[in-house]
Amino acid sequence: MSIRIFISPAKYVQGKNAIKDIGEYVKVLGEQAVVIADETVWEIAGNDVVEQLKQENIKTEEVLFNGEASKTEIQRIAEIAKKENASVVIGVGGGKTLDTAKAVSDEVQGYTVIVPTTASTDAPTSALSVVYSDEGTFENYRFYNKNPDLVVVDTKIIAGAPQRFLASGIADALATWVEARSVINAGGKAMAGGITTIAGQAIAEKCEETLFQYAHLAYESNKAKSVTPALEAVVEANTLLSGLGFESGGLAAAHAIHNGFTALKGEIHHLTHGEKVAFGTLVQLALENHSIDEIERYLELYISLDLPVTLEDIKLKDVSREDILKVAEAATIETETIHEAFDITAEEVVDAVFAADQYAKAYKEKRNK
Ligand SMILES: NC(=O)c1ccc[n+]([C@@H]2O[C@H](COP(=O)([O-])OP(=O)(O)OC[C@H]3O[C@@H](n4cnc5c(N)ncnc54)[C@H](O)[C@@H]3O)[C@@H](O)[C@H]2O)c1
Ligand SMILES: [Zn+2]
Repeated sequence: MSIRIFISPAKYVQGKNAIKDIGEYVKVLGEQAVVIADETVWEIAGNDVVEQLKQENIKTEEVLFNGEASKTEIQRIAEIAKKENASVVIGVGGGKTLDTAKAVSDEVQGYTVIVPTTASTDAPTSALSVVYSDEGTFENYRFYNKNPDLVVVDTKIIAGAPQRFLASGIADALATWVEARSVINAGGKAMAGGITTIAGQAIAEKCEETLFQYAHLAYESNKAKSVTPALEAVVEANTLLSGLGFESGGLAAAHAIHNGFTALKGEIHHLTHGEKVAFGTLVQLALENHSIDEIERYLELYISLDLPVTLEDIKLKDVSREDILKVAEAATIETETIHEAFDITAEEVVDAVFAADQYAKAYKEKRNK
């Protein structure tokens, strides 16, 4: 019999100025923390987090993240954490910083605290990291025996981040239901290791519903740097609903295709995770049997959020079939999530990539008439 599995972080806190209370939440976990953030994020939030921790007499070691969630970076910071005897590892920043913090925490068997400063991915809540080479090519998913112990999302900080990050998180979150639905239909396994629970399914569906209702308003709120109910709803969808929804709901083709794209060199590397996932989602929709209305519903939302929908938009205007075959081969390696929902070859993925591109071009033309 198939086993249903649902996993989640122990505590999720979200709201305007939420980091003001972080010391209180952390002090029940431990007294010695390592805080990891990159240069930009130290200024935006890292120093404030440390100040709050100090007020609760929590000792901190501050670490500058070098930008890639790679084995070398994880090892480097784990050595620091060991030397400091840290029992709490706190990651402050974007997805790569958070993934590194989770890995460091696993190395020292500590408590994991996650402070996302953008709602750009659904990395904050999951019990896994996406590990890359030092050059930024996808290497593997690294799984942990527990999810983060605490996630603190300060929506004032998120509202101050560039809107492109929020749009990227929306794209990552829009993939959640598309992928979970296909895994559920195929009886495949989710990242959590079992088939999808009713809870996992409900959360993934609610994620999608919330985004179609509020994504656009949230994007505009972000441009105005304003925290609004729409922004709060979308931050929760991008972070909590998408996080639980993908991990216990299922990943399928969209993310496998994203991972395949990281194997290509060139300008595509300047795109965010969510932007590549947006295109991957359109490719997955093209692999499935959907009506034109359904596909155009997604295209319209992506375009209204300034997200990429064509190969040209993801900086692959004149890409060759051979290069897309490389992407498709990487997306269909035996361990990839695409096989949880599809019985498929790399050639079929190549066709879907070019078809998705063409659907989007045709829609843009129709829209501009
Ligand atoms: N573990 C998971 O479950 C999971 C899920 C989804 C994505 N991911 C991973 O997450 C990574 C992508 O994360 P990302 O898109 O956040 O990018 P990122 O972590 O590469 O970069 C984020 C950038 O935003 C900047 N930044 C952060 N907060 C800011 C703010 N408030 N204002 C201005 N700048 C700010 C940072 O300095 C950094 O340059 C990928 O490696 C992806 O594989 C992991
Ligand atoms: Zn993702």
